[in-house]
Amino acid sequence: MSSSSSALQRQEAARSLDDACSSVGFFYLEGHGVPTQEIQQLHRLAKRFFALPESVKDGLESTESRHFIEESIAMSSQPAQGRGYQRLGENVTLNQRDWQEAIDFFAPIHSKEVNLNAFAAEPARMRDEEIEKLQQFMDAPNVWPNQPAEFRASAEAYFSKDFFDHLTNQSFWCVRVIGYPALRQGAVGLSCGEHTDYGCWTILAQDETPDALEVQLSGGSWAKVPPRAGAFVVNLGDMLSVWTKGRYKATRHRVRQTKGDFRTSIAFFYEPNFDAVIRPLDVAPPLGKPHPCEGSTAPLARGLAGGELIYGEHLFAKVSSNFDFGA
Ligand SMILES: O=C(O)CCC(=O)C(=O)O
Ligand SMILES: [Fe+2]
Repeated sequence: MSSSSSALQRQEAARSLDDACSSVGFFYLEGHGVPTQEIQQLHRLAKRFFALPESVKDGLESTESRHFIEESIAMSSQPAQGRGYQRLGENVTLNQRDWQEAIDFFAPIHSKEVNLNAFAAEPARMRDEEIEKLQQFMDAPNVWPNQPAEFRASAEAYFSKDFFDHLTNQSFWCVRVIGYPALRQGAVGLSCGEHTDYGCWTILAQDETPDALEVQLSGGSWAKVPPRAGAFVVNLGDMLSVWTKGRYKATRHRVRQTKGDFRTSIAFFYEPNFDAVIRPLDVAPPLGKPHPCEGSTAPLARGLAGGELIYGEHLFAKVSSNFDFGA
């Protein structure tokens, strides 16, 4: 597709996109205009960052964040902020530690800019203390590595203004730069446990490590999503599934890194606004049968059952479960 594509070509492209979204919920995106060298440069810098000593990487966490993580592990409490460096094994999916480390950046939107009152609206959704935690989660600043020195400039050029901003309005996007050492033999848990993504869609840059990312097919079996040079992998999130009454699939996926030395991936999670009220679109045809995905959070279950939710509630519930051993 280009600006000179014919109406027929556009229709064809729209049809195949619709097909991908309603069958697997995953597709490759090529010809996107992001220079391959910039993607590769960020993978290189991420590998250099993750190779730094633990003590240097830990410097990227605020004390508050470390305290919070310790507290959540001990008490399964809620995240006060989800930004900054996350150590190997600290992320949890389905009660298992994920064998990955990461740095998370969220959209720099202040809680004053969103309608927090909506979170307390009738029927009562959240208590004042919960809303206060939500506010802290939103307002915490991003933290950037000092080493490698070019990291911040390179990452900002990659994921902010130049490439995606015009698509996002007040999107509460998140970028997660992830490092995966190979899984040890007999390890319990995966590199990233089975999950669906949270929001609209995810634009993922894999490095060249083979056979790591897997997507679940409708029969329950798992298919590899091989890296393709210069292409992004796009997969849909829970909110797109709610909007379309399940016609578009937020597909379960997972990572098992067994073939490479150290894999990096860079995920851009394009999400609705923090205070966006999400409800099935009137134009979406009725599904006529139970929704295929399980609602992994109470707000999501409400949306999938045809009700409404606020994106921030769902995000917060899912992020909380990423520190939860179900204790
Ligand atoms: O690293 C990958 O290939 C995927 C990671 C992922 O699914 C996630 O962080 O949500
Ligand atoms: Fe994911």
